[in-house]
Amino acid sequence: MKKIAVIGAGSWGTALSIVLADNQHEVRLWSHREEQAQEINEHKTNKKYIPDISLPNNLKGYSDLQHAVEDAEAILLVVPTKAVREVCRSMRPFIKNDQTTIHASKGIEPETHKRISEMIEDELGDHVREHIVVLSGPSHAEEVALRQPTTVTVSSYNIKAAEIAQDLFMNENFRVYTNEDVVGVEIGGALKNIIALGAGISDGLGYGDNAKSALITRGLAEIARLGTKLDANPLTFAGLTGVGDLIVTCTSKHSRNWRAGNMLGKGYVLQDVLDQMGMVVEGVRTTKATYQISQKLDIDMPITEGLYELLFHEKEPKKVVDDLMNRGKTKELEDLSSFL
Ligand SMILES: NC(=O)C1=CN([C@@H]2O[C@H](COP(=O)(O)OP(=O)(O)OC[C@H]3O[C@@H](n4cnc5c(N)ncnc54)[C@H](OP(=O)(O)O)[C@@H]3O)[C@@H](O)[C@H]2O)C=CC1
Ligand SMILES: O=C(CO)COP(=O)(O)O
Repeated sequence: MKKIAVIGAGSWGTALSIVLADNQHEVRLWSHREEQAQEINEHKTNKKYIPDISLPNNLKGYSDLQHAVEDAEAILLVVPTKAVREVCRSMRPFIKNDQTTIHASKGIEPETHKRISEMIEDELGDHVREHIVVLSGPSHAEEVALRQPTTVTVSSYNIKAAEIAQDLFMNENFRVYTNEDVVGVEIGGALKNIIALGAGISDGLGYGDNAKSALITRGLAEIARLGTKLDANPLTFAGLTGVGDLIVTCTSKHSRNWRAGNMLGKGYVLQDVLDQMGMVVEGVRTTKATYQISQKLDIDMPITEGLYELLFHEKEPKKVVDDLMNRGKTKELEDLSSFL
C-alpha cells in the first residue's frame, strides 16, 4: 500500500483515484476548492464530476497541497493543460526528488508548443525527468469509475518509472501497458481531441458513419505525420494512445470534445458551447497549438487547419467539410508510409 497524491479532483482525477483506492493505496485527492474536499470526506461523493458513485473509504479529500504531496510516494497530476504550470509551481516547494510523478492530462500548450511532460520538467526541474510518467489511452472517466474494462498505456524515458506506475494502477478492470515512446504517447493523446471535435461537428451537421470513419482514418494519418516529424515511433499511433483513443473519443457520448463539436455542428457559437460544457474541452487549445506547429514545421494537416479556421476564424462548419472534400488529389499510402 502506497501513499499517492492525486492533484486535480475533476472527472479523470476522481476516476483514477478510484482505481488506486481499489488497489488498496492511501489516496489523497487534492482539490483547489475546499468545499469539494469536504464533500469528498463528508459525503464520499464528487457529484459535479462523477455523479452517483460512492467513493471508497481509503480515498480522502485534501485542500492543503503540502499535506497531500509532501510524503506521498507517487504524485498523479491530472488537471487541465491550462493549469499544469500553476499547479506544478505551487507543488514545487513540497515535493521530493524521487517521487514518481505521473500525469494523465492530454494537451499541448499553445504559448510554447510544449507537451505536458515538458511543461512539468520546466516547472519542477530537469532532475524529475527520469521520474515522470505519462498515462494515456482510451479511457472515459465515467466508465473507469464504474469499473468497466479499460486499457491504458504508461510511458516514461525511464522504463523503471513506467513499471512503477503500471504496478500502482493495474487491476482486473484496468489493464496497463508500458511504452517507451513518450513523444508518441503524448502527441496521440493530445491530438485525438482535435479529431474528436471534428467527428462531433460532422455528426452535428447530420453526416453519417462514412464521414466519421474518414475523419478517424485521415485524422490518424495527420497525427502520425506530425508525430513522426517530432521523433515519435510511428507504431505508437497504431496503439492504444493513437488509434485506440481516437476511436473512443470520436464515437463515445462521454467525450466532451465530441459533444462540443456536435454543438458547433448544430450551429452554436464556441463560447456558448464552452460555457455549457462546464468541463474542460482540451481540443480547442490543442487545435491552436497544433495548427501553429504544423505551420512552423510545414506539415500538411488539413483537418487540423479546417478546425482552426472554424474555431478561431468563424469559418462555417459546412464550408470546412466542403473544402476538405475538394482538396487536390493525393495518394493514400504517402501518409501511411510513416507507419513502416
Ligand atoms: N475525463 C476523462 O474521461 C479524461 C480526461 N483526461 C484528461 O485529464 C485532464 C483533466 O480532465 P478532467 O478531469 O476530465 O477535467 P474536468 O473538467 O472534469 O475537471 C478539471 C478539474 O481540474 C480543476 N482545475 C481547473 N483549474 C485548476 C487550477 N488552476 N488549479 C487546480 N485545479 C484546477 C477543476 O476544478 P473546478 O471544479 O474548480 O473547476 C476540476 O476539478 C484533461 O487534460 C483531460 O484531457 C484524460 C483521459 C480521460
Ligand atoms: O481522453 C478521453 C478519453 O480517452 C476523454 O475525452 P474527452 O476529454 O473528449 O471527454
